[in-house]
Amino acid sequence: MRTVAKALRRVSEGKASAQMEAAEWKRKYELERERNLQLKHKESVLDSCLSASQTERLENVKNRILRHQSEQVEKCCGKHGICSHEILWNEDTDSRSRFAHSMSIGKALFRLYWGCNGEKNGQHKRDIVSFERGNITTAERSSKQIFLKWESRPRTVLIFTKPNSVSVRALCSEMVRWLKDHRKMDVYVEPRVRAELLMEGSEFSFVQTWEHDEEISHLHAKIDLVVTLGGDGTVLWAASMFKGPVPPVVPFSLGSLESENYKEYLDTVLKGPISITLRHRLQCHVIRESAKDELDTEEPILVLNEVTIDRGISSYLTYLEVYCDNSFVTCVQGDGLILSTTSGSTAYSLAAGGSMVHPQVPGMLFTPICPHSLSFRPLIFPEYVTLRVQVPFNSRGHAWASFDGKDRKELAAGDALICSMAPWPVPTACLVDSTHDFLRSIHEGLHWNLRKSQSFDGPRGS
Ligand SMILES: NC(=O)c1ccc[n+]([C@@H]2O[C@H](COP(=O)([O-])OP(=O)(O)OC[C@H]3O[C@@H](n4cnc5c(N)ncnc54)[C@H](O)[C@@H]3O)[C@@H](O)[C@H]2O)c1
Ligand SMILES: Nc1ncnc2c1ncn2[C@@H]1O[C@H](COP(=O)(O)OP(=O)(O)OP(=O)(O)O)[C@@H](O)[C@H]1O
Repeated sequence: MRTVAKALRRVSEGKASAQMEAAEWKRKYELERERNLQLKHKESVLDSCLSASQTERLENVKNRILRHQSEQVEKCCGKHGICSHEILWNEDTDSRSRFAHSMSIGKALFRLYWGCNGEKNGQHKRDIVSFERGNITTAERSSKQIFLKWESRPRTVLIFTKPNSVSVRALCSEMVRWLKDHRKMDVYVEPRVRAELLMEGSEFSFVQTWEHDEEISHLHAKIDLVVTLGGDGTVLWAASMFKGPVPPVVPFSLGSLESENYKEYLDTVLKGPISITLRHRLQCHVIRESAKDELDTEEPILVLNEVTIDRGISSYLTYLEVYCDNSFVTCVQGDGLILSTTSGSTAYSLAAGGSMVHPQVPGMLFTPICPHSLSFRPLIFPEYVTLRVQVPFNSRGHAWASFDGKDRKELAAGDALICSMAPWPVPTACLVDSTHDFLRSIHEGLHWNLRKSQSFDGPRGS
């Protein structure tokens, strides 16, 4: 966008160099158009491998998912909720004056749109772009630091703990007691943890839990705050408990400064306002070829890190076709493919050669695993696209999908996995702010760019 703005500004100033630049852009556009036409042709050839009814069914399911998502977004975020996607006002509110303005500066009018899931119309309309005299300026940016301010006192906390860890167990019982006695909070834990606490003493009988799995789906309605005691895996576990909206999550990793000073840190969080990172999740649907109609689709699965489609125990190459919205992306021939969130960019995707991306950047990483091709580089798609990974009928073997490293599902020939951005992100409390925490995690967790400093003595540049 900035490049286009720059080019437009230069044209209006009548610079010859801009004319050359415009000619270059035009040439690139023609090339791109030619390439798209070729891809379309390839896509239609590939599409002919699918029966017309199957393609139609996949499209129906995709549309149903998108419809459901926008309904849910409205329900969960309200009109001006933080998860709402902001879009530019779509209606021509003052077309005459804009037309007059365009005549006076001799430029063609155009508008830019932000839409929910790529749609041009949406509920949440807000001007975030203005167009004045050929300059494009954004009034707001989507990736600002977000703060959480409590409107009323948080009263209910749910604690998740990593299993089989003595130090986690000790910290958990201490924290539970402190939250109850000193902060008068209602404390929930998982049934396993409650049983462990009761083994320590009956004074923990105030701790609440749930008996049936169905109750988990109502947790978000009564929990104000989630605390995790463990590593990244415990945060993934906690997030997986919430199939819809997620309360703010405060992660504690054992041995860290914040876990040693947990009282001060929790007090800061309970008082607010605090910086949070809004971690996007992906919503994955497995569509079976054998499903008789679109109602047979399986429950969607939400992932905080990634969904992986790989060869499982098969020794054959995976063969997958990938589509982005209605465009053919590529065929994956290799060990598999990772569709990752930006939060997950420092996990499996990183190990497969994907880039590390700040978790507040909205996007979907597309990272092949050991592709048998010299030119297959990872990609990052914008947040609003829907990706479809299809096991073609001529694939030699089945593929396996796994979600945040768990819950493997077999994908047979003809099955597909549809993946889009989920409307319910995971808000995690920051120690300082999103950027500071991200940099700290890659420095301390991954030792990013750690290198011995070069000694001062030795050859010098002139
Ligand atoms: N080759 C690999 O690097 C590889 C292979 C399989 C799975 N994984 C990752 O493991 C995750 C599951 O984690 P788990 O704890 O349940 O399994 P686990 O106990 O096997 O731990 C995997 C490791 O990945 C780290 N990790 C997880 N999410 C991370 C993130 N967002 N950023 C940085 N590091 C992260 C964890 O801290 C842990 O050290 C999967 O979502 C996947 O990303 C990585
Ligand atoms: N409450 C829970 N119930 C069941 N399994 C859990 C729970 N919390 C975490 N796990 C699982 O335990 C494993 C280890 O968790 P976690 O990553 O938090 O531990 P860790 O050893 O501290 O990891 P790290 O490498 O990040 O330091 C993960 O596979 C995770 O899914």
